[in-house]
Amino acid sequence: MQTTLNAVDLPVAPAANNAVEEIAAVEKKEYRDAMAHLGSAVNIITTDGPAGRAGFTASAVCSVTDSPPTLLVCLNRSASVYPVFKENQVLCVNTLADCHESLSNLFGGKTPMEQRFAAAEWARLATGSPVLTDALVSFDCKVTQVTSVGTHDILICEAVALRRNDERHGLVYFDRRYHPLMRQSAC
Ligand SMILES: NC(=O)C1=CN([C@@H]2O[C@H](COP(=O)(O)OP(=O)(O)OC[C@H]3O[C@@H](n4cnc5c(N)ncnc54)[C@H](O)[C@@H]3O)[C@@H](O)[C@H]2O)C=CC1
Ligand SMILES: Cc1cc2nc3c(=O)[nH]c(=O)nc-3n(C[C@H](O)[C@H](O)[C@H](O)COP(=O)(O)O)c2cc1C
Repeated sequence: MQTTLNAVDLPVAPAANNAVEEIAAVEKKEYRDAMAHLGSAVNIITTDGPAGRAGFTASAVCSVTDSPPTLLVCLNRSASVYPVFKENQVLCVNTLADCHESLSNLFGGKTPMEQRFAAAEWARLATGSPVLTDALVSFDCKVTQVTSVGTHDILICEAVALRRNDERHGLVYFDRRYHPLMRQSAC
């Protein structure tokens, strides 16, 4: 026999509340040390529009749904680029290849914006956001929703154009270092 539990009938145990408090008490350093164990792709997020051109390095990027084709990008509201992204409402997610380690550092540091863009070649697709010509893949997007969580804004982005490079190797950020990620060679 199948039993259906109604949420309103469940008792609220004090132990459950304590458990939630324990999870919330994880220290920032402990959390970051743990997150350093998660390997992720590295991306340069770019924009251009009424507020000007800007770009930053991001590992907090994730696919959300393919209908409509949507991904998310987490941006720290204290970043120098934040007001530019907020106003332009378009962006391009350029996923980096194995040769892009120094470019990633350039867009992740305190380098002036012109110096960041001078270090690579850029094209444009639909939105006008800079597309890194030798990126592994570029997702040209319009920002459709923004949600603030803690220090960051989650930018929900709908892809309106794509560009892929099927030959290049990938780049992974893991344990606070970059690692090349090789394609399996056809043999
Ligand atoms: N989501 C973010 O905002 C990220 C920011 N960064 C920044 O890049 C620099 C270098 O990073 P790491 O060498 O990996 O050293 P780290 O010790 O600052 O970060 C370790 C890991 O914690 C996470 N993390 C770091 N800062 C975060 C933040 N403000 N909000 C949410 N998650 C965060 C990331 O997964 C990162 O790989 C740092 O200044 C870091 O704050 C790096 C990765 C992600
Ligand atoms: C590997 C790496 C990944 C990063 N990922 C993110 C991210 O997902 N979100 C974010 O807001 N900042 C991230 N950052 C930090 C930004 O790139 C950095 O704050 C940004 O370039 C703004 O710097 P600025 O304020 O000096 O311009 C990352 C940095 C590095 C090196």
